[in-house]
Amino acid sequence: MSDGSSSTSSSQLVEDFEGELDEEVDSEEEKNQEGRESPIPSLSSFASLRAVVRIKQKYHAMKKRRQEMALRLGAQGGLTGAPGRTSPKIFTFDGLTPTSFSSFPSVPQKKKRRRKRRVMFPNDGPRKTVPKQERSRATYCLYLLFAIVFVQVYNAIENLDDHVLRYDLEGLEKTLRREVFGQQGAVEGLLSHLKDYLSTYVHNKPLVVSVHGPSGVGKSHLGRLLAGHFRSVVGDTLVLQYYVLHHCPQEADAMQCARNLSALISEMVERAEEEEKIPLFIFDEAEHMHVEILDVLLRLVASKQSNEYLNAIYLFLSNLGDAHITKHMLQNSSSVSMGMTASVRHSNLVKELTPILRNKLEKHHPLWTEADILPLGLLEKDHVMECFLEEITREGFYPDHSNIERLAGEIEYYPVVGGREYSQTGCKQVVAKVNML
Ligand SMILES: Nc1ncnc2c1ncn2[C@@H]1O[C@H](COP(=O)(O)OP(=O)(O)OP(=O)(O)O)[C@@H](O)[C@H]1O
Repeated sequence: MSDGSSSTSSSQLVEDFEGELDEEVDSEEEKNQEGRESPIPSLSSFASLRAVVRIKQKYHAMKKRRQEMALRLGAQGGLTGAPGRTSPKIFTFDGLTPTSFSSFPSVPQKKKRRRKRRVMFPNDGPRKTVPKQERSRATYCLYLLFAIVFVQVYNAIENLDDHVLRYDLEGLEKTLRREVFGQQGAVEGLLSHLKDYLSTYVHNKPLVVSVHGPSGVGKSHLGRLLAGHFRSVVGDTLVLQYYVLHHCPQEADAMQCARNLSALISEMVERAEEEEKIPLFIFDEAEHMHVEILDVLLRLVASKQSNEYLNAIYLFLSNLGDAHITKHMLQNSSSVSMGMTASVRHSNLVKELTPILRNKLEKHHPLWTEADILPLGLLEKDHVMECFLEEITREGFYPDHSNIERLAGEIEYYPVVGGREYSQTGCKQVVAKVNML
């Protein structure tokens, strides 16, 4: 019985040892692997050396224990003279309690090695790296395409800027703001139409603007300033100022006048096309224009003409609808509108008056269906004083304020509404009054 138990314990001892040894080796192997990843190779090699020494020491201790055990067993067997052989012991589960299982020495299990996700490369030789993915040629082509598109767009913007610069709209704006009094909203409206039109090369229709307002508020003055500016940027030959009472005073000649006008416009747009410029046609006193002339103009601006006819600016100046403008201003000038800026007041004027004016104008002639309508408002006493100052200075008189006030007082005004005093004749009489000084 004792023999069997001693042999069992000896083999168990060996198994224990092997188990421990395996564990030790495993743990040391893991340490070594960690050490290999470490950036300091000297430390890892020192650790593995220590592990080898420890294993060796352990192995010697176990070997010694085994020898001692064998000696002890030999001494017990030596008394009987032969190695003790016993009948094989039959194992049953009788008498075993659950607690007795726990007293069993735990069977050494091989520790499962945790697999590292990272790929380990051998220490010797150069460290291998993940091969770089090559970029496809399509990516480079795409970048090239982006660059080309960017350059094209940039060039187009630059060209458009050049195009707008050629007409010096900034200079025109300065002139109009300096020389036209009390019509800031209308000036902004006109400039915005010009900027929109001139900032593109390709047009599907010409720009047609129709300026309306009571007598003396600056319609002809605006036309003259615009004509002067365009003459300086596109040349004298590409600007036409047409005064019907001067160019075609007899109604009987209306047909011939219409033909002549059509021929003149065709010639000018062709020349403008050759010179890559946009011509300007100004028609003053448009309320006096004969139907034949209006028909010809409608054909030129509305029908699908060839390209040269689409690149042109038409400006009509008239007092058509002036009664509506005067009535609207006198009825809607209140203390509320005092705080509004000129452009806000004008945009309200345009919003409210455009449908009324368009209705009236389209009845006059269908030409106005093609036009953008721009009303000019009544001038106030302050604006009339500015007109006097301007005219007196131009004539070389000393600009005496009390004199200017006296002259402005001689003009007729509508009854004051909402704190505003509107002139009945605008600045129309200014020139005549200064001439009498
Ligand atoms: N808003 C204004 N700013 C500066 N000057 C003006 C203005 N309005 C009129 N004038 C001056 O008054 C003169 C007459 O004005 P203009 O001929 O432009 O009036 P109009 O609106 O064309 O009138 P009409 O319909 O009777 O021809 C101009 O020569 C100009 O000197």
